[in-house]
Amino acid sequence: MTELLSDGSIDAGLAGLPEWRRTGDSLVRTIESPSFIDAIELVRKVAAAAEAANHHPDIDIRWRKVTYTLSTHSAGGITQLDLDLAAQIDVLAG
Ligand SMILES: C[C@H](O)[C@H](O)[C@H]1CNC2=NC(N)=NC(=O)C2=N1
Repeated sequence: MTELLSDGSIDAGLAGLPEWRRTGDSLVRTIESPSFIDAIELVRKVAAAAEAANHHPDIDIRWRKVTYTLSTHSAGGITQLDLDLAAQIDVLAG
């Protein structure tokens, strides 16, 4: 099973992910796209990446603002899987 990261490891990971913030046991980023359709297209790409990784974000869609919340539910907090998916979402968001 994937291990929970220490606070220090999470902070170190977040240093390379400036768009993300930690809220408790999750990593959170809100991405504003130019339009609702663009936002949904990004969600579609994130969904494909999440399926490939078998690691899935919580996704809150509000018109063209989408909030991605990452946590490893099976571990009860933040693991390397969340940092890796955050980095992938950053690449997809451009
Ligand atoms: C069986 C399968 O590996 C699990 O259900 C996966 C699927 N996606 C998941 N996604 C997230 N974010 N956390 C999990 O613990 C998780 N578990």
